[in-house]
Amino acid sequence: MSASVVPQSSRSGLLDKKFKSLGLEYDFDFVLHLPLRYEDETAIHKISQIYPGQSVQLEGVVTHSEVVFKPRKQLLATFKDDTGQISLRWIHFYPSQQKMLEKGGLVRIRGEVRGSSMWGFELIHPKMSKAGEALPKTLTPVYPTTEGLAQPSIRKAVLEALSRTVLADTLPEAIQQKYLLPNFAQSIQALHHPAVGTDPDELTQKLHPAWLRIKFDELLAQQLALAAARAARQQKKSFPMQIQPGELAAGLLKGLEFSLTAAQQKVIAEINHDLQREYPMHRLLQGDVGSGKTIVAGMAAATVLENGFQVAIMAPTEILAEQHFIKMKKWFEPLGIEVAWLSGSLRTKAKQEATNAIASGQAQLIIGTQALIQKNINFHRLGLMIVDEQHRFGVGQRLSLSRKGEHLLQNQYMVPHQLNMSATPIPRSLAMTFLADLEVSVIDELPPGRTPVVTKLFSDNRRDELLEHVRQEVKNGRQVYWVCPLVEESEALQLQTAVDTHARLQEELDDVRSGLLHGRLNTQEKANVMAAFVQHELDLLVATTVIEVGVDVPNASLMIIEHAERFGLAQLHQLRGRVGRGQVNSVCVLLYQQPLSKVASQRLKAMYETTDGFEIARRDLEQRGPGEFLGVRQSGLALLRFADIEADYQIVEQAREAAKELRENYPEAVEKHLHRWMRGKEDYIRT
Ligand SMILES: Nc1ncnc2c1ncn2[C@@H]1O[C@H](COP(=O)(O)OP(=O)(O)OP(=O)(O)O)[C@@H](O)[C@H]1O
Repeated sequence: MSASVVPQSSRSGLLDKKFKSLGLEYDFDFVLHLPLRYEDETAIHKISQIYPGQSVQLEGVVTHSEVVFKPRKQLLATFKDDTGQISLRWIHFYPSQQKMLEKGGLVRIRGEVRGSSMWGFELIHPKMSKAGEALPKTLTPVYPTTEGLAQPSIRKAVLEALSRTVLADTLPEAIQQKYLLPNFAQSIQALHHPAVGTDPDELTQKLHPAWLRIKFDELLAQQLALAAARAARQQKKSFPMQIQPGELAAGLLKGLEFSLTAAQQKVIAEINHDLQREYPMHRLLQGDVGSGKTIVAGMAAATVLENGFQVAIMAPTEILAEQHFIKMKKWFEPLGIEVAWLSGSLRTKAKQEATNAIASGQAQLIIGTQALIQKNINFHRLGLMIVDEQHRFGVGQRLSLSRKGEHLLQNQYMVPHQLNMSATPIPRSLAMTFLADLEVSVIDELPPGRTPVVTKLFSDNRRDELLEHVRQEVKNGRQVYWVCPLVEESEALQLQTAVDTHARLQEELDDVRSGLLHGRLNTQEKANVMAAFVQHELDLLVATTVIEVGVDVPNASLMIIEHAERFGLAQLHQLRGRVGRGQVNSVCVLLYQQPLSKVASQRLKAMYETTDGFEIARRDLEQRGPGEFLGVRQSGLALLRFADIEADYQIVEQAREAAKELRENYPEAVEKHLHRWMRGKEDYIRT
């Protein structure tokens, strides 16, 4: 074992616990625990030159000190050097401090200057030591910490770790030179203990060349780990599919009332290309709301079905899964394919029947919720798994998904192909970093004839005006969604709000046929309401966010979102995407309540300004950061600590290029680098 993987045992248990809560366990964790900012204790300032807000270190004589009791108990002192005088004040103090402040005492003090030159400067709760001690030669680091863990303890632990760790460079000279990278050990030292004269702003804003090296190394490790995951996947075996003769796909196309867009054809070709290979496809299909991903999934399914394999489609909610089921059934049953449904809420008998049909191979195309990946479900011959909105599934589910359908064929484990679909467009910076192990297809064109949804912002005192709009729309034979406010604190309250909203709207719009859809209805009730809306037996659908994804009713032309300020950007975009799916002009009204927080008003502004999912995703990423965005927080996928994928875009590009070079020419360097940066985290990389 190298020194960097030996846990430290010399510290007290309590201290170790505190360190652990900061993620600090091994020496190398401490080495990479980099300062937030620095204090300059290398020089002594002169009182005549200080200014408010400055962190200063002064040396001089105490001229007066006393404890006063009004307006409250405090210790006051005056202190001077050979250029001026300043006041000192403590509200909490110890006898030892009082003692140091005896008149005539020579002291060194450090703190932030308050007050003004007119009324006199003051230091509140300054730190104090004896005058004349040697000054440090480097800036003093201030580390991220946690309650009860003082800076000196962290500084000491970091210093000890640094002294025990050999910071050998993982990167070959040639790579360091090509990308003009400073040496790793020097960069680490420069960040922990920057030399006098280093610009502290350059350090804290992470612009110093030493930061460049750390960020580069971090991004490189991410690229290498994802490339390794991709390579490992390519070692696995899957079933190569024949694309020809493609009769099923042709039959499917023939039955459609539209023809495919060029973008849809392009991604179908990309998928077909993958399906023909002997290793499993792992492709992410992304397209903005309403871009027509479902038929692309259908075409992929057709190919695999024609090859005699089963296809499963899994969605995170029953409503979404059911929508897929209805569509797939309509498309595939006339072509002689057995389409089956599986969800947790099926009655025991129906579930058993579905389970048997899946195991025997009688069910060919199976659509369902996470029930599909439960232990007792055994596929006969699963060739393709299509996962909708994959980021909504938890880690455990994703893991069992990747194991599902693996089976032995000629002494070798075969892994089904996988197609993930996402209606959240993924900004390029994210695709290049966190998702670099996936192949990505983008439907970058909407079906023809769509007019962009017009978004209107209404303060909620204009509700009456809005009701008139609803009546008008319904009179014109159109349908309307009314999304109830999100109540995050309590599901019960959320439910109540939905029921109340519906009751109130029923009263206000008594000539409008309305229905209510929320998560607490049982499957059958949900399906009934949804079917009634699809068949235009209802004009108005009052709903919670259960309709967020997948609901496709092209005749709906007005969407109202109450308390829009409570929703996230991606969520608003998805909800808005439920209208504007046909030829009719559509409107989305965002009802909001004053006062708006800054973030909320930014979100509403973004919604007003653009309907482009990529632009919205970019702004969402800016607001929420990659962890929230990808839903990877729960998965533990090592998030970047130092690099910012948007701001450090150039470093990302370089790290990608360097990763390729390293993998081709310097395999030992790859190993060393991954060991240093990803120790123990490799498992988090998706399989
Ligand atoms: N090429 C096309 N031409 C015309 N209409 C199309 C085309 N492709 C799909 N559609 C229609 O567009 C609507 C949206 O398609 P689909 O439901 O597949 O979107 P989606 O990408 O899954 O969107 P979301 O993620 O918002 O649910 C559907 O009514 C579908 O029938």
